[in-house]
Amino acid sequence: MTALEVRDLVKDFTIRSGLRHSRFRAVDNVSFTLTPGRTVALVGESGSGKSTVARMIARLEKPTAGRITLTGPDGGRIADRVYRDHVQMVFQDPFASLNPFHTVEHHLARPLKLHGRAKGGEDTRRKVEQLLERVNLTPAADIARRRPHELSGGQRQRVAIARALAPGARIVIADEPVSMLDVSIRLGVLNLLARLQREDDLAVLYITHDLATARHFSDDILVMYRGRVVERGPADDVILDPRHPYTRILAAAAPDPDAGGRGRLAREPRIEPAGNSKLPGDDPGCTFRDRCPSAMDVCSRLPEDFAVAYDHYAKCWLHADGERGTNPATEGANA
Ligand SMILES: Nc1ncnc2c1ncn2[C@@H]1O[C@H](COP(=O)(O)OP(=O)(O)OP(=O)(O)O)[C@@H](O)[C@H]1O
Repeated sequence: MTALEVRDLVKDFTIRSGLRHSRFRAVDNVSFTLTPGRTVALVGESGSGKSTVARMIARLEKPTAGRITLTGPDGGRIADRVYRDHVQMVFQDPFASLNPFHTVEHHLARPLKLHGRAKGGEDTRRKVEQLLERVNLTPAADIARRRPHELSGGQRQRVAIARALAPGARIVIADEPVSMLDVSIRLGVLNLLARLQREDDLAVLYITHDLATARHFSDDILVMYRGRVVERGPADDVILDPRHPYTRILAAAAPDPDAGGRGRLAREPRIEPAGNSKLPGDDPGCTFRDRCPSAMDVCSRLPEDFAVAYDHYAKCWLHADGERGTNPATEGANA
């Protein structure tokens, strides 16, 4: 099976303010594994580092430290030159991710040819139409001739999803794939992603602010705060029985979708790097302690991932009495 392992990933950015330079740690020792047929959701407020993780996996940013390893069905490492055949990204903004000058056909034919999945004009045209049909864009021949501005936002995002599938990707990184779409069509696009995942046995990383869809569409949830994963576990457990004080605040702030709310995380103000008196990478303790209602003296030291239930971990001293240190993500097995 094709799997992607992220291990101890770190990303530092340099911030320039006049003549002063400082370093800011946006991602701090993040580890998880993506496996076929499973969705891992990465949730957290704005600025917690989710997109930076996605961009490193998509090779749009270089990690400062840590490693991202793609392994094939035989368990062997997949070579760098074919990495993009296997790992594709769906971006938040379908308007920006498609070139307004090119037709839909061009957007899909290019990756098909580039990755050797179509040969000759007729074969390419047929495969473009097949891809469009898979994402419910019909009549495919008509859609293929259009340019992005002739499509709705939802249709554009479906083209972006088809483009991610064109190289035969096994791993899909979906960074807030529906947050810019009209609320009425979001569920349709997420259901489409879920169907394609089942049909192709894809491994999906779903990045979102939306706890309700994270729970519904994911098997596991990782909660990020200031660059660190502070809680991880099966989706239902993390949402229904959050154990890290930060996750508890998030879950309490998210309206209950069953009560008619939208189940969306409060978008808190972005944490500006220059404003941090202690940067996550420099902070030897828990970075949530200045906001934590349960902060204790021991929080000035960094907690490890304490087991709070089966396969469920919280990076919080409140759970130090629990079973220790068998976090599969940090022990090398599946997250
Ligand atoms: N190229 C960059 N240079 C400097 N700082 C950056 C850069 N890219 C991201 N950051 C900072 O890194 C932190 C993490 O950003 P990131 O976009 O990964 O967060 P996020 O959780 O995805 O937020 P959002 O949900 O708003 O997209 C933020 O403080 C951001 O300002």
